[in-house]
Amino acid sequence: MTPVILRSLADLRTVVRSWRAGGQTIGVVPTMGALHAGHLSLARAAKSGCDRVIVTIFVNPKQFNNPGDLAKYPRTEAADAALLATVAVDVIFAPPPDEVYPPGFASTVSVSGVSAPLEGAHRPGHFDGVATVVAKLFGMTEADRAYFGEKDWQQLQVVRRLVRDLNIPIEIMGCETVREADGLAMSSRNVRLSSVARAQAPALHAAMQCAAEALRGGVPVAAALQGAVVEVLAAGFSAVDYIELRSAALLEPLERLDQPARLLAAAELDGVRLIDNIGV
Ligand SMILES: Nc1ncnc2c1ncn2[C@@H]1O[C@H](COP(=O)(O)OP(=O)(O)OP(=O)(O)O)[C@@H](O)[C@H]1O
Ligand SMILES: CC(C)(CO)[C@@H](O)C(=O)[O-]
Ligand code: BAL
Repeated sequence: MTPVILRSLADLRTVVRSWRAGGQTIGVVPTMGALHAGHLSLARAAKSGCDRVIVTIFVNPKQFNNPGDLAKYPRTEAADAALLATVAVDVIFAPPPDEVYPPGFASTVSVSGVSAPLEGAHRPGHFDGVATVVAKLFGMTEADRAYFGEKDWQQLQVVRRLVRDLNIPIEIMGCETVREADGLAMSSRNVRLSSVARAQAPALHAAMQCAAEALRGGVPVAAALQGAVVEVLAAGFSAVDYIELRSAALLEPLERLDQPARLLAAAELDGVRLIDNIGV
């Protein structure tokens, strides 16, 4: 059955309060729509962990530092609803911008530290926008658990810090990155790649795997990372924003592999910015 689509907070509250009165647990999957198998894996995890599932679809203007990127962000609500029906999601909450940010809206949630490097450095204001909307979505949905993809590893760490710091009573569940058969991390932005660029795109993940192997084999960090940058540029990417080895939770720079680590990358191909990360 197609999930019911709610657009107002008042309607959402009515449904949520009736579920809570019946003692049902609620899972939320925050998304910006243009759904793919990665999002569906989060919805499935939510279905198996909670009595009721809300998927939110909201292209949050506050997290886009680049207006062109916001304008070009794919919007496919009818197809999204059909996909979510296959997972038996209960409600899609797809509010208009005014419902989330009514006139006079004046608050910003800012998580320092873990928000600063990597995506934070390359997309100024991005994580303030994410933290603000995520805090609002948690308050609006009153969910017990929220499901986020590891594909956005830094975002997952920012959200974990946010709920700890603000005592938000919600459990954050991280779900593994879903990949295409050739290794490319699924992402809504992949549809903007030309067919030539789509064929080049898996080189990012391949270079990261090579670098991870090299690191595990004792190659010095700087050499392994530089090798990955060279491979990615040789594959046709126009720029590498970063390929870095960081501590897994705090995302501090690592000069040696002496603790749980994450290799994180962002690079531009065919005017599309791709990100990825793997454990090392
Ligand atoms: N390939 C994936 N595997 C697992 N989770 C994913 C994947 N892609 C996105 N997600 C998760 O889905 C949630 C919503 O993400 P979002 O709507 O931004 O999709 P996206 O595909 O990441 O789009 P974008 O092009 O903005 O990167 C986030 O928690 C994100 O980490
Ligand atoms: C978590 C999120 C839905 C907040 O807008 C977004 O950053 C995303 O899609 O990952
Ligand atoms: N998936 C992260 C949301 C963004 O790129 O804005």
